Amino acid sequence: MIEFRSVTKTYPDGTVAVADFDLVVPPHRTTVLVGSSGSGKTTLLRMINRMVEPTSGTIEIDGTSVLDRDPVQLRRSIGYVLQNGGLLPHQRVIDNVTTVLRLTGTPKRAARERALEVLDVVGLDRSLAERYPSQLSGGQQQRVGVARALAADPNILLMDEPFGAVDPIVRAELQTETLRLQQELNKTVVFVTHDVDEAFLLGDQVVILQEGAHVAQIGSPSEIIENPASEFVASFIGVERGTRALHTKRTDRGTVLVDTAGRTQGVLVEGTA
Ligand SMILES: Nc1ncnc2c1ncn2[C@@H]1O[C@H](COP(=O)(O)OP(=O)(O)OP(=O)(O)O)[C@@H](O)[C@H]1O
Repeated sequence: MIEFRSVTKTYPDGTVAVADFDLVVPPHRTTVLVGSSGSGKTTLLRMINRMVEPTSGTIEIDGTSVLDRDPVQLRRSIGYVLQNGGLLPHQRVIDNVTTVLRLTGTPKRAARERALEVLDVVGLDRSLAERYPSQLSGGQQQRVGVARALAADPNILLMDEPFGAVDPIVRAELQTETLRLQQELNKTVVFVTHDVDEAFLLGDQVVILQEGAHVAQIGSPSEIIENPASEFVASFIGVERGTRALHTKRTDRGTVLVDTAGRTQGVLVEGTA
């Protein structure tokens, strides 16, 4: 479990990126932080592995403050996936994936074996191991980024807009893959996105943020869609418009549900869900 208590981050220029933030991140679940640009999502994520230090407040992992942990060791024990994969361009895929393992003293042969295993886990062919990142598609690079984060088998995986730079079709593929991986691996995942559809697809718990990391609402996707806490949330998640605003339409065969663009999204089946 990760717990934020009264966490504030003021950058040296006076920007208050996070103001008095509290959150419990349950273990073995995916928590998604979603909000518009500048709402403090990346700052929150980076305070978990101490790439950013809080100005005040505490962040605990399983009851121990991250400030009491050695920052380098802490960072190596937590998987971190960035937009664009964050791969080292002059290193082959295999070397990118074994980075943390080598830093923590895993013998070369064992590290290589583990890296190949983890390529299997993220659905990449082992033959790609010898390539350089530039010889891979954007989606493949992203998978390598996930493989690298998983190589040392961390309990916690931080993902910062990991699919922001890929086209919508690959993005959908990677989202499905993330759901599959999560079922298989059961990590505690903290995922940052500005895409509310992605948040609802991947999140067990979704945290909607406004400026200063002010929590507009926190809940499961169903709870938020069924009962938005404010006008801001309703408008942010698009319940009045877009694909979540569904209207009924009678057809010869029954009632269907249509979005505001006139596209049929499904068939109405009577009875409780
Ligand atoms: N190193 C820094 N120095 C000063 N201000 C910063 C720094 N890093 C971030 N900020 C500011 O802190 C606020 C929150 O930034 P942060 O990157 O955490 O937001 P975000 O929600 O992740 O945004 P985005 O979706 O655009 O990545 C913004 O106003 C940003 O300009």
